[in-house]
Amino acid sequence: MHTRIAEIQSYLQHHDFSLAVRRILDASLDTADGTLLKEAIQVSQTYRQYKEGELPAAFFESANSLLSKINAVTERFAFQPARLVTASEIGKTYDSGYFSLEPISIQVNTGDILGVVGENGNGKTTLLRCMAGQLALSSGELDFPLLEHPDHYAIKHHVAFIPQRIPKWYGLLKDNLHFAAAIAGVTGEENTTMVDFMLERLDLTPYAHLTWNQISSGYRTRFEIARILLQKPRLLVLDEPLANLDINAQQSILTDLRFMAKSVHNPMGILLSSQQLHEVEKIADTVLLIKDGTCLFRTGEQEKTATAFVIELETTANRETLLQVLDGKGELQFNGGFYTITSSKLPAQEVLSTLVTGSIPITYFRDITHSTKRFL
Ligand SMILES: Nc1ncnc2c1ncn2[C@@H]1O[C@H](COP(=O)(O)OP(=O)(O)OP(=O)(O)O)[C@@H](O)[C@H]1O
Repeated sequence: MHTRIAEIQSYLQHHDFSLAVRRILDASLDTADGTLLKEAIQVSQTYRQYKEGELPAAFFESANSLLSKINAVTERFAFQPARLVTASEIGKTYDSGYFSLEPISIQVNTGDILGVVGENGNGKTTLLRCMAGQLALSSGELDFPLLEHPDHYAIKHHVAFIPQRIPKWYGLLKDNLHFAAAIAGVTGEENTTMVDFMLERLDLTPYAHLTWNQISSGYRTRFEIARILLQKPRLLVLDEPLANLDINAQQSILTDLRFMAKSVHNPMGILLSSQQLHEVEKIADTVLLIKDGTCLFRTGEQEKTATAFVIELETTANRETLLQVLDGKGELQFNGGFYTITSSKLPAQEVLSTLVTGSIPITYFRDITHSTKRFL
């Protein structure tokens, strides 16, 4: 059994149905077989119908039967990363002269997710728009090795940029998706199947016949992702995609992006900006922290040189009790919401066991030693 299929079966066995169904849709897409794709859409529709109640035996039968068929074509699942974009020392100074993005070098391969984090106004959007070829660079070079003729037209065609504010569309959501697929050359029955697939994949089916005014901003973001994916971009650039989503949707969209990037059908590089550091750090291969237009920290590099362990803690215990329990093993800071413990002596687990042994009530604990969070 192919590991990917075994993983999906395990999700089913452990009742992680939503995840299993999304993975079944992805796996069926990678077979490039329209019949399997339609079966996967059916499985997803059945799941949605029974979501709140007990799933019927027929759901498990069709899901498992489909997984066996997908497993039989496993050789098509070999994902091969390729160099997609190389940015060499790219920089941008706006004409107003008030803000400069300092030269920065970035490499994105297909399958990679690169997260750009930082506080408001520090240059995340500027960097993303430079990478998407939307802004004229003041310095440096962008190279798209995968594109034969990386001219303006090719970059516009292969690089998709999803802005923070989704532009308004007219008509029904579903019709717009059919149109987007048709523009990408997907016609006839394939157009219908691909739109049904995207509606299921992005959880949009119940909203298919609604208009812009009738759906929430979170679902507009999902619509825009579906629309863009139908155009099969090589590089997907998302500016603050999590801003309009609730916490559960944030988690599932990020996990989905992780899988979509490594799709065999349409492998992509993904670049996204966000204020949600921890969520992005969970799924991104590399995270860049941008401050005042400069890359202050890049995961995987400086983190190796971290000399102290840093922990974030939320507790009802007061500072005096904490200091007593820590007994000089860590420095304590309070920002009004939570404490930060910096210790050159104790790694996170030992700080945790010291706190537990000292009967400190803990409502939140996170090791941020390797997180961009410690720089904010
Ligand atoms: N077209 C422009 N012309 C002049 N200055 C600009 C332009 N676009 C952005 N800026 C300035 O560049 C700086 C960085 O903005 P940018 O939108 O890149 O930051 P950001 O980190 O994405 O912020 P946010 O999280 O608020 O979206 C800001 O000071 C902004 O005012």
